[in-house]
Amino acid sequence: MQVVVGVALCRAGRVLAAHRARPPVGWELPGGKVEAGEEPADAAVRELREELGCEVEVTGWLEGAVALGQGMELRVALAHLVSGEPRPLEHDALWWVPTDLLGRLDWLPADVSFVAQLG
Ligand SMILES: Nc1nc2c([nH]c(=O)n2[C@H]2C[C@H](O)[C@@H](COP(=O)(O)OP(=O)(O)OP(=O)(O)O)O2)c(=O)[nH]1
Repeated sequence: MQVVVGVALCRAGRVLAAHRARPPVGWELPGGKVEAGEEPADAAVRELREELGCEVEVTGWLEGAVALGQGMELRVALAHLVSGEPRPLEHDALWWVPTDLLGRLDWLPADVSFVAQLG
């Protein structure tokens, strides 16, 4: 099974949502595929460095894993910012969403059960 890690990057009561510029288009938790031999938490740190140009630390994981089809499943890490300010290097928008507004976004379907755990 190919694991995809999404990252719920949290700061001051907000979570960073990223809008995908390429299909599937929608709001997601930034992240990507875990590489062979890589720990999921290391993949989370690497993907955010590549996609957002910042350094993060993983502090835990949300409950569950959601099948994405095509042999992939999504898991979601909790993280905070260590250095740098996220920039949309691969997305078309970023938004620090207050936790009480998370339900208003048009999340990718696989993300909904994870976003519901944030609050
Ligand atoms: N990163 C991320 N991907 C998600 C989320 N929800 C969701 O359904 N996906 C899907 C979209 C993609 O089909 C897949 C992740 O692939 P990706 O293309 O972002 O990963 P990547 O950067 O490692 O991939 P690539 O360079 O090999 O194409 O998972 C999410 O919250 N975060």
